[in-house]
Order: sequence, then structure tokens, then C-alpha cells
Amino acid sequence: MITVSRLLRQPATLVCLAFLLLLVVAAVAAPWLAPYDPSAVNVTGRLEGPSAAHWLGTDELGRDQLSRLIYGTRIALRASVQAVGLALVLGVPAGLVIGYFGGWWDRVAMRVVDAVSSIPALLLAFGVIALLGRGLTNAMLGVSVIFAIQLLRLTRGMVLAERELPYVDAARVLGLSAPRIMFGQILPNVAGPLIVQSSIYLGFAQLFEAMLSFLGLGVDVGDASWGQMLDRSRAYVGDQPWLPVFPGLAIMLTVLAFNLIGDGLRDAMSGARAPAPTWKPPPVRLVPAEPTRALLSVRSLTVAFPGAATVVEDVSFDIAEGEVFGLVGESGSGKTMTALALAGLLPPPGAVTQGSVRLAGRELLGLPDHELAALRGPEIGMIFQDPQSALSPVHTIGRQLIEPLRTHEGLSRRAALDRAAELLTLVGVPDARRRLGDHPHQFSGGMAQRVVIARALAAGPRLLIADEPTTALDVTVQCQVLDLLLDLRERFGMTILLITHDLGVVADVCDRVAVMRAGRIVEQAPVGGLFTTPEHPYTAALLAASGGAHA
Ligand SMILES: Nc1ncnc2c1ncn2[C@@H]1O[C@H](COP(=O)(O)OP(=O)(O)OP(=O)(O)O)[C@@H](O)[C@H]1O
Repeated sequence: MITVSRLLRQPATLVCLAFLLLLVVAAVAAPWLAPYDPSAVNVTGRLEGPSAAHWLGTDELGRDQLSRLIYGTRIALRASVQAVGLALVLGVPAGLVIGYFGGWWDRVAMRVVDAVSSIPALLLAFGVIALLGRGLTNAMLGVSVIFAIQLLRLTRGMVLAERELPYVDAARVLGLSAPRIMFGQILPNVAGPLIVQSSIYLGFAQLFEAMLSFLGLGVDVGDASWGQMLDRSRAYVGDQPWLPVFPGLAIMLTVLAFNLIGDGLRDAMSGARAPAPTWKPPPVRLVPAEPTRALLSVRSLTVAFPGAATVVEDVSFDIAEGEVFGLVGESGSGKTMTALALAGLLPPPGAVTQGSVRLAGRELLGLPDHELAALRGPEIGMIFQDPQSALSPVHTIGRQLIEPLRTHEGLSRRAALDRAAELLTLVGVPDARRRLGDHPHQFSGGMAQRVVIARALAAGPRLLIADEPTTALDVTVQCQVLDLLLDLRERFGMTILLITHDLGVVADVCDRVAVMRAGRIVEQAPVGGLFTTPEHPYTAALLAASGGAHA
């Protein structure tokens, strides 16, 4: 539904859809719309220009051009739908099977695909015509084969990625048969790009039909086809210059319409050209905050989503320079929303409705976006739970590390690479120089998290917000990453806001801690005090539930 509404917001796509609808109406209602019989010859009225009797003129046999153009839509649409329909029927199931089963099936099929793909579509159409004879159906068969091969390749590529996803494993565990998984589970997930590609192929098919008819290999001589009209106009264009104009325009506009619809569908599905949301955050009610020596001072921070309950309410805490401050609480208690609010990264329509967030004495709430963006990196760094999803899979680690170094420190590429290698060594990645050329998937979870930490350090932030940085890692690696954070605090005097639901982690690394529940801080204290004498019953219950992890 989101895709349809985005599509309806694209004027160019709407115009193209209306144009195609017009073609379909013209094809279906041709006998009623066409003013003349498209094959009625009138030798006394040959090669006439546009007139009241013949709006688009007549051809070399005196046939009405408008009527032939209207009847031509039937062939244009039939050729396109036939070629793409057959390609979908052949290519998509083959791609699903080959991608899903993989192995030698895949290897053999892909070699065949490579070989057939190297043949130009037009050449293959000539081959099919030579074997099976002239005619629109035979001509479009060769084109269908090429489209089918391309759709097979596209489907197979997407299935290779999809089959590794948890929902496919879940379907296997449920005992669904392979065809049901392929057609019932995977196909709906890969349908979007296939629809987009097909609409683009509809345009290509139309072009091929016109080319083959132009070469005299498509429709029968008497039939009205735009390509054939263009072909016949060549010999008489000297006598009647209007002849090629209308069939040429019809071909051009139809191909353009199919392609623009394909583009529009792609944008609607990816949201790329969707208009920016009109939503504007409400103004923040700044709470006056007294001067403090803390590096970060948060007062009465309140975050709300329109129509939903307030997710963070009246949260206040201070973090001193060099301190590790823990924010702990059960899932959904508002820890992440607090952190995102501090960095100005709340997902719309969430917004800070009131409060004060001062970093080194400077109020951050209400700062314009570009000023906040300039603070992220050198002032506030963030690391998240899943290191792999925080790194771009297609870029090397080196490239991802030098970007912040070049942006914030203005280093040359060579100097940035040297510094990136130093940072990787600092966070404990062995053989750092060589590993700069590796991609994220070549790193284990713990090593990838070290890379993410190194990237956050690259800009030298004063405050590092670490949101569940060890939750996705196994216990041994968790300890190593926490030790690394502590080591960095020691060396650089870095201030850390550590978000976690694990009281064991809090006990190990934090100086002070705040306990959150349902969007509010219910208690905050130095770590030792909180564990020995919790004041709030919720803290006591959390400690009891954690089974003495802190002991
Ligand atoms: N887009 C949203 N719209 C409305 N409410 C949201 C949205 N995103 C999050 N919330 C709500 O905000 C509350 C706080 O979420 P938050 O992610 O901060 O919790 P958390 O304590 O970090 O939990 P977890 O440890 O599971 O990440 C939750 O009740 C959540 O349902």
C-alpha cells in the first residue's frame, strides 16, 4: 500500500500510466475508435497530409494513418506482453530453483546462461525466425529467451541472498516443502525488483517488435504495425514527410512510458524519490539548567511520539568527564530513545518535547540539524549493538575508517590510512595494515565491533555512547570488548555512556548507574551503592532477577 501511495505521488509515473491506459483502450476499442478500415485501399487519396478527413494523413495505398496507428496498438501491446509473459514463466521459476538448490545445478545453469547472454537478442530472434519461419510470435520468441535468461539471473541472485535469511530457515523448520518455500515464501519477497524489471522489458519488447517489423521479419505485410508503418514510410518520405512522424512518435512514447513506469516503481519500492515527509518536530520547551562541571548534563528530558505514550519522561542525569555512566533497564524502558535524543537522532515522528541536554556547557536541544551533524563524530560518538549492520558490506574496512579521518581531521589519503592502521592496532585488531583491505564479512563479531569502536574513535569524540555494544557477542568476546572500552577510557580520559540491560556488565565497567523503567529514571547511584543497598524496589527486583551477576 505504501508503494502504491508513493507511486500515486509521482506525476511522471501517473502520466505514463494514463498513457498506457489510453493504449489499452485504443487496442480493445479499435473497431469503434478507428474512423476507417485500416486496410481499406484508396488509390485516389494516396500520400495525403493531415486533413479533416484523415487527421494523420494517408499512406502510399491511401490507407488512413490514424486507423492503422490505432490498430497498431494491438500488435504493440500483444508483442510486449507475449515476450515478457513468456520470459517471466520461463525465467523466474528456473531462477528460483537454481538459486534455492545451488550446487552443481547452479554451476551448470549459470555457464549456459553466460553463453546465451552473450548472443544479442536481435540475432537470436533472426535464428528463431530462420528455424520456425516469419511472424510476430516467432520473432518475439527469440526476444523472450533473452529476457528469460536475464530474469533467471536476477531471480537467482536474489534467491541466493534470501535463502540465508531466518524466515526461510523458519519455513524449513516448519516442514514446508521446497516448492512451497520457493513460491510461497521467497517469491513474494523478491517480487518487487522482478515487477520493476518486467516493466522495463515491456518497453524493450516494444522496441524489438518495431525493429523486427521494420526489417520485414515481424507481422504479415497487410497488418498494421507501427514498425512496419515506419518501414514503408522510408520509400515515400520524400513525397509525404508526415509519414514516419506518427508511428515514430507512438513507438518512442510507448517505450518511454514503460521505462518511466519501471523507474517510478523502483523509486516507490525503495522510497528513493518519495517526497520528504511534511512532518516537522514540535518546538522543544527548553528547561533552564543550572551551570554544572559535568561533561554531559541532561535535565527533564522528555521524548514523545504523536499518538503514543511518552517514551522518555523527565529524565535527568550528569556524566562527569572521564566517567563511565551506565543506563540500565528492561527492554522497552527507553534507554535507546534517551541515547538517540542526546545525539539528535530520534526516528521521526519521535521528538524531544522538553528538557535540556548540555554538552560541555553547550545546549544541544534546538540546535539546527547541520550544527548537530557537525558535533556527531568529534563531540559525540556512537556504537550500536550489531557491529555488522553498522558497517557497509560493500566497502573495505580501510575505506570506512579513513572517511571520518578525512572529514574531521582533514588528513590526506595516505596519512588517513596510516592513522586507520594505528587505530585498528589500538583496538586490538592484529595485522592491522593488511586487514584494512578486508570487507566486514571477513571479520568475526568481536573483531567487527572493535572496528566499529575504532571508527568511532577516529573522530576523537569527547562522549562515546555505547548502546548494548556487547549484546550480540559471546561471553568471552564481550569481556574483551568491555576491557577495550575501559582501556580507552584510561588512555584518553574518554567519557562513556553505556546502555545495557546486563547488570553484570554494569558492575564490571561503570562508575555510576541510572536505572530506567517505563521511560523514567527510578534510581541513580554509584555502582557499589546500587548493588549493596538498592533504594527502589524495582532496582532490587532487577538485581534479584539478574541472579547475582554482579556479585
Ligand atoms: N517509532 C516508534 N513509535 C512509537 N513508539 C516507539 C517507537 N520506537 C520505539 N518506541 C517505544 O519507545 C519505548 C522505548 O524504546 P527503547 O528502544 O528506547 O527501549 P530500550 O530500553 O532501549 O529497549 P531495548 O533494550 O529492547 O532496545 C518502547 O516502549 C518502544 O515501544
